[in-house]
Amino acid sequence: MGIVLASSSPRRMELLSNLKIDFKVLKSDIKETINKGEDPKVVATSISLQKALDVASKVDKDDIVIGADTIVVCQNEILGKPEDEKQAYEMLKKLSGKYHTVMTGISIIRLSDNKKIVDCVSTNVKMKELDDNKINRYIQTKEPLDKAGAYGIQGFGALLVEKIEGDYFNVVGLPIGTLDEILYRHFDINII
Ligand SMILES: Cc1cn([C@H]2C[C@H](O)[C@@H](COP(=O)(O)OP(=O)(O)OP(=O)(O)O)O2)c(=O)[nH]c1=O
Repeated sequence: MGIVLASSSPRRMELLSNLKIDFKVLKSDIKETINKGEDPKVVATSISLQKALDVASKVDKDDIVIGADTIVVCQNEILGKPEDEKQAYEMLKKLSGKYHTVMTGISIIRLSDNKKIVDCVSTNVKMKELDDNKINRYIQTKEPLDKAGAYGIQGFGALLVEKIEGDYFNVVGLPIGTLDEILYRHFDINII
């Protein structure tokens, strides 16, 4: 039995590596589409499940596959990863001075008995007021482009955040506390 992380996100790999778990990485090739008006929780969980299912079709029959998807929700609008600097600017302008919710859907599939557990973790984040100068300087760091909501709390993005309520690691892309609980409760795996 091996653990497979269905992700190309360097942050997710780093968070799992910190726990000294033995795991392989295989990225999924699914196309992430977010339609207007969809329930954010359904979006995050279903994309995480699609990623896990896609990778599950390519690995050993006794592996456990973990998929995750992170989105930002601000005033009922779902923000994924910005496509360019203009979109990054618009997202950061929208987040400025407000609370938003970072949601990570997480799906775990055990192939031997086809057991699937799907969950979603939310963290509330309050952004500082960001003026155009700060937003543009932040975009020049290139940090926003591969991240939901156009910021990374683990980098320079930390300087944009006023406070957070909930799991920090969930914002970075993998709620490791919840993952540990699921692995223990549903798959009899102890990380520590
Ligand atoms: C809000 C926030 C998001 N992010 C990242 C986490 C995710 O990698 C990314 C959201 O995109 P995702 O689509 O969840 O993940 P990904 O495309 O990076 O990787 P994969 O689909 O292969 O698993 O945003 C941060 O790193 N820091 C933050 O503070």
